[in-house]
Amino acid sequence: MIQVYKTTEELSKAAADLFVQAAQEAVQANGRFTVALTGGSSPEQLYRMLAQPPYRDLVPWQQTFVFWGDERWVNLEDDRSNAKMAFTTLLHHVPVPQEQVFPMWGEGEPEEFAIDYEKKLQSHFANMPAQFDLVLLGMGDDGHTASLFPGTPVLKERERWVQAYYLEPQSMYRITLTAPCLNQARKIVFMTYGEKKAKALQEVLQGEHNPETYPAQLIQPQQGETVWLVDEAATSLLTAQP
Ligand SMILES: O=C1O[C@H](COP(=O)(O)O)[C@@H](O)[C@H](O)[C@H]1O
Repeated sequence: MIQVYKTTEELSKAAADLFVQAAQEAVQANGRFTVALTGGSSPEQLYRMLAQPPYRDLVPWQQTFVFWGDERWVNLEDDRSNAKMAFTTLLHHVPVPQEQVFPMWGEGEPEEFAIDYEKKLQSHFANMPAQFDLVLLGMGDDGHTASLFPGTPVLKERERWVQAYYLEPQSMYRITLTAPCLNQARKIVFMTYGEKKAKALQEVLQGEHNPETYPAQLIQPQQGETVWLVDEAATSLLTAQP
């Protein structure tokens, strides 16, 4: 499903509505809400909205469990940290219990951390389907999503839920949920806007199936639903306008 908005404010409001709806439905059905946050700049306005009324008061924060879809392996004070952005814009301003928030950062080597993060997820989902209620994702100009970058071996991962690897062009480690893990989600919401995303959006949605080059094509939830929240500029190269 593709929903097109004129402004990023309208797009972020739509994302906030979906966030509230997913949270309330999950808590009603299972007594808790498990979400994977996205990084980058696209969700910043959404996070600021969720931190304020009316949205802040509509989310059942006490029953919310926060994970991340991906992270740059930098400490939590570093401006490149996806978690830092989410804490400063959202998580420091809402009553989510600290022990229910799982940033992708810790002691030791990134590969070991990825194994531990996977164990945390396994224990969180023990005795129930390993399904996020909501996964928020962005998409880079190059078609990457989470830290699934074009041409990287992690794109071929079929077993592991979490992987760490060194991303040579950025000279840093990345940690990411893998496609098989993301694709278990009940709902996946992409937030993608701006002209710079137009080419990748066209390739991902209407191009040939080539996830090695456009990794966002790997996102195909097995049972869940994918919603693309986009603006008009991002849709400018789509041949059939949604
Ligand atoms: O590096 C990353 O980039 C993507 C896209 O970011 P955006 O600034 O274009 O929104 C993001 O989804 C991912 O979480 C992040 O690590």
